[in-house]
Amino acid sequence: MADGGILSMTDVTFRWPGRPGFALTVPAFAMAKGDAVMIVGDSGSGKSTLLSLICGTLRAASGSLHVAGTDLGRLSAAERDRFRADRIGVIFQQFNLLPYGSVRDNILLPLVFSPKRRGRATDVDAEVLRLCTAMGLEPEVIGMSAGRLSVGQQQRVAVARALIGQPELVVADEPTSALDQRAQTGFLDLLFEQMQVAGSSLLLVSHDTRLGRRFDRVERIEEIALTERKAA
Ligand SMILES: Nc1ncnc2c1ncn2[C@@H]1O[C@H](COP(=O)(O)OP(=O)(O)OP(=O)(O)O)[C@@H](O)[C@H]1O
Repeated sequence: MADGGILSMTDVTFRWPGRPGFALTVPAFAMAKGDAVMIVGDSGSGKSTLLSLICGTLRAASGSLHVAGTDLGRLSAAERDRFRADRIGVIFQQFNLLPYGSVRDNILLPLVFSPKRRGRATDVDAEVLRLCTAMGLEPEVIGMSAGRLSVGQQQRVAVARALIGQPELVVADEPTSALDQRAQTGFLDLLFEQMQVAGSSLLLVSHDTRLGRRFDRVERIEEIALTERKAA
């Protein structure tokens, strides 16, 4: 990628297989390293689809999509999985924690898939404790099953899991949707602090424009992507 940014998309197109009614085209979208960008837009407007393309869980039909200098279009599905494990921390809308796994095991999961991230966390237990403490979780929860935690606690575990091993990019899909406004503010404070510590860039999707003031940029999905939505 010419400018050394974390993300660059040019003329990217995508269509869900067997769903002729929805198509997404991104003429040009880029993020510099260290940027925190928020994407807002209505339900069904394609925000999660865009994040899945950036994470490499979906493959663009055409165009150029680079993350941290790597052209995802040149990678096989297995190579994209490895790339995501190494370079991207993902915070899912429903957190996707393993309910019977301990908080520790959930946080360490990305390191199992990525020796590169494992190598950055020299003392993994110290790093789990640091991240939990930084995210406002009591040390006692580290050995508990994730399924026994409150929604707010699970959300904090999901952030710790995304940040362990310092991925260059963190992608978050509606991570605050289950919280009330006061809890959202506290959660974002902690998330931003830890983004700084890890030196990661953040791309976060939300419905809630009120969260936008702490981001470098807030973009409406309609300004980034042309979507075609017809009843299929
Ligand atoms: N797995 C899938 N298979 C087929 N179509 C899908 C799939 N996932 C999403 N879509 C369709 O793609 C379009 C965009 O959905 P997407 O989830 O990207 O929107 P969104 O903006 O993230 O919505 P929300 O804010 O409700 O999460 C919708 O028409 C949706 O029905």
